[in-house]
Amino acid sequence: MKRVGFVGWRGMVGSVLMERMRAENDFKDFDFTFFSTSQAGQPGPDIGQGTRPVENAMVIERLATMDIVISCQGGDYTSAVYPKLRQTGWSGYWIDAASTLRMEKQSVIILDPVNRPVIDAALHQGVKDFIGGNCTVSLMLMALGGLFARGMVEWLTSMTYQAASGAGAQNMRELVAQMQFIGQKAADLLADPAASILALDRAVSQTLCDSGMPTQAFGAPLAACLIPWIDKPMADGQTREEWKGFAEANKILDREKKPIPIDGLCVRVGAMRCHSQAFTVRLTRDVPLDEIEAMVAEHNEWVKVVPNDKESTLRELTPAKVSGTLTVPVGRMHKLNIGPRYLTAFSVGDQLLWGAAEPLRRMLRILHE
Ligand SMILES: NC(=O)C1=CN([C@@H]2O[C@H](COP(=O)(O)OP(=O)(O)OC[C@H]3O[C@@H](n4cnc5c(N)ncnc54)[C@H](OP(=O)(O)O)[C@@H]3O)[C@@H](O)[C@H]2O)C=CC1
Ligand SMILES: N[C@@H](CC(=O)OP(=O)(O)O)C(=O)O
Repeated sequence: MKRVGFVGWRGMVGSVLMERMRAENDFKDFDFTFFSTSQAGQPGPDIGQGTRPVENAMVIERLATMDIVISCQGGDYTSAVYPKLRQTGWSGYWIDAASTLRMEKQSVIILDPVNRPVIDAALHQGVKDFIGGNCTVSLMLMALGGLFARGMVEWLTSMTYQAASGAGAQNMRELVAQMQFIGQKAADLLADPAASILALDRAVSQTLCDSGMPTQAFGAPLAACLIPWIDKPMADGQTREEWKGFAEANKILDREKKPIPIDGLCVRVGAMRCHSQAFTVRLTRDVPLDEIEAMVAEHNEWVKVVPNDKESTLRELTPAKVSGTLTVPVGRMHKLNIGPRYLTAFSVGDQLLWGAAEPLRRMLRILHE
C-alpha cells in the first residue's frame, strides 16, 4: 500500500477533500498519515483504520518517508517545505491545492476529465508534481471542455461571479455577519408593511457605509454589494485571478505553444461557495446551436446543459441548486446578435469541489490504478 502524508486536512479545502474521500471510500486503498503545523501529537481523524497521532508537518524527514504527499495547507507551506523535501532527494508524488507550483515547468495542473492524456504522458515521463488548478479556471474547463476539445474556441472572455469561499473561511463568516448586520439594522422597517421602500433602501445603503459593518476580511461590504477585484494587481490592468484564466487554462489544455486568448473580469459576489461565470465565445466556425449544446453536454459526466428558458434557469442554474454537488450546469446558451460566431453561456460550479478538492482526490486514484 502506498504511504500518503496528508497535510491541510483540517482546513476548508482539506475538510471538503476528507468528506469526498470518505464518500468514495478512498481511504481503504492507501496507508495515511495525517500531518499538521499546530496539532502534532493530537489524535488524528478516524478514517476507519483506527486513529493515529497527528504528526508535525514541518518535520521533513518524516514527510520524506511518504510515497505521496497531498497538501491543502496553502502556498506559504508549499514554499517553505517543498524545496527542502526535494533537496533531501525525495522522489515521491507531491499533490497540492496551492498555486505556488502550478506554472513551474516540472509540474502538471490536474483536471483529469479535461486533461487526462496530459497527466498520463507526464506520469510516463516521470513527472512527480501534480497541482490543482485555480477554481475559476477548472470550472470554466469543466463547463466548456467540449468546445475546447472540438477546436471550437477562437477566443473567450469569462466574466465571473465568485463566491466568498474562494477567499477563505473567515471571509465566508464575514459575509454572513454582514448579512446579519444589514438584517438587524433594517428589521423594524422590514417588519412594517407600511414603511416606504425608499426608507428601507436608505437604511440598507447607510448600513453598508456604517462603521459597525464587519469588513475586516474583505475590506469592503460584499452583502447587498459586490467587489470587482480579486487577488493582486498584475501588469496591463489585470488582477492575478484574471491572469490565471489565460495562463492556467492553456497549460491544462497543453496549448502553451499555441495559446487560446482568454481574458475577462473577476468579481466577488455574495454567494457562499459557488463560482458562476458568463462567457462570450468567438467560435472558430458557425455551427448551429443544437450541435454546440451537444458538444458541451457530451464532454464529461458532470456537465449539464440547461435549456435557455426561465423555469429551467431558475431551477437548475443557481448556486442554491449547485452548492455541495459536482454538477456543472451550463445554460443561457445562445448566439449573440453580434454575429453567428459569437456564443454566450452561463455556468455555475462548486468551487470547493471541482474548484479545489475533487481534482486532488482523483489524482490520488490515478496513482492507485
Ligand atoms: N479556499 C479556496 O477556495 C481554495 C484554496 N486553495 C488552496 O488551498 C489552501 C488552503 O485553503 P483553505 O482550506 O481555505 O485554508 P484554511 O485556512 O481553511 O486551512 C489551512 C490550515 O489552517 C490551519 N488551521 C488553523 N486554525 C484552524 C481551524 N480552526 N480549523 C481548521 N484549520 C485551521 C490548518 O492547518 P494546521 O492543521 O497545520 O493547523 C489548516 O490546514 C489555500 O491557501 C490555497 O492555496 C485552492 C483552491 C481553492
Ligand atoms: N482565488 C480564488 C481561490 C483560490 O484559492 O485560488 P487559487 O487556488 O488560484 O489561489 C478565489 O478567490 O475565488
